[in-house]
Amino acid sequence: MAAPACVLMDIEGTTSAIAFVKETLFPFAEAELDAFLDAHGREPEVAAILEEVRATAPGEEPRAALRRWMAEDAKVTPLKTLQGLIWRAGFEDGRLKGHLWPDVAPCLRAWHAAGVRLAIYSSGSVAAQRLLFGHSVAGDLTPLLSGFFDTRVGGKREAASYAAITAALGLDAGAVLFLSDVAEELDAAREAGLMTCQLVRAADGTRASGRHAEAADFPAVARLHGLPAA
Ligand SMILES: CSCCC(=O)C(=O)COP(=O)(O)O
Ligand SMILES: [Mg+2]
Repeated sequence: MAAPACVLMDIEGTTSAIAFVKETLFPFAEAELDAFLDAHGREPEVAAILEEVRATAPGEEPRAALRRWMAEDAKVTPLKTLQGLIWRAGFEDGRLKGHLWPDVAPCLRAWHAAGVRLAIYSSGSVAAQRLLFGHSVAGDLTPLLSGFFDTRVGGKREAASYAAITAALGLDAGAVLFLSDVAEELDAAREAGLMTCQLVRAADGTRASGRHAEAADFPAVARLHGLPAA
């Protein structure tokens, strides 16, 4: 198997702890929701998001719909966009720091130095992705990343999303390795022709699906897929 020209990465459960997303990021956005909307609800960017909420949940009061989606961990695009805007202040003033598993940054640096392109595909908005990697526990890693994709390209369990991403990257699907903890996302990526590897991180309690190559961390991904060691 040829080494990938590009590694496309999920965030939650892959580069970063599930607990960081669920116990730090999501509660932060929930706690700040009312204050943020009171302060910014009439600004065009936020007003457009609230319109998208109304269109997605007709007949439901927008704040109620947002709170319901938060409780359901629904990967609904207007919620994810709004969460990114709310997190911005927290990342910029230091209340939030993007968690990365300790094995991640050294591998990203080694792979980037070897000419492998690195990109992110997460349900978190592109703006939120840039914040997490720009204010990460390992420093600003955004210079290593040459592509950011969120649910505006399509759902993570749909093959068409991966086809759109590889087209946007200008690469053959077979040259791209997708890393995720979620088997259904990997199934969709494989259907689109990408190489796949499931991150089965013990600390996240991920269960192996048996349907994809499996790695406990990024050095194991490197060994399996012919990428440079950190
Ligand atoms: C700053 S990224 C936040 C991640 C997030 O909001 C989320 O829903 C997790 O989605 P993923 O696709 O990375 O599993
Ligand atoms: Mg994930």
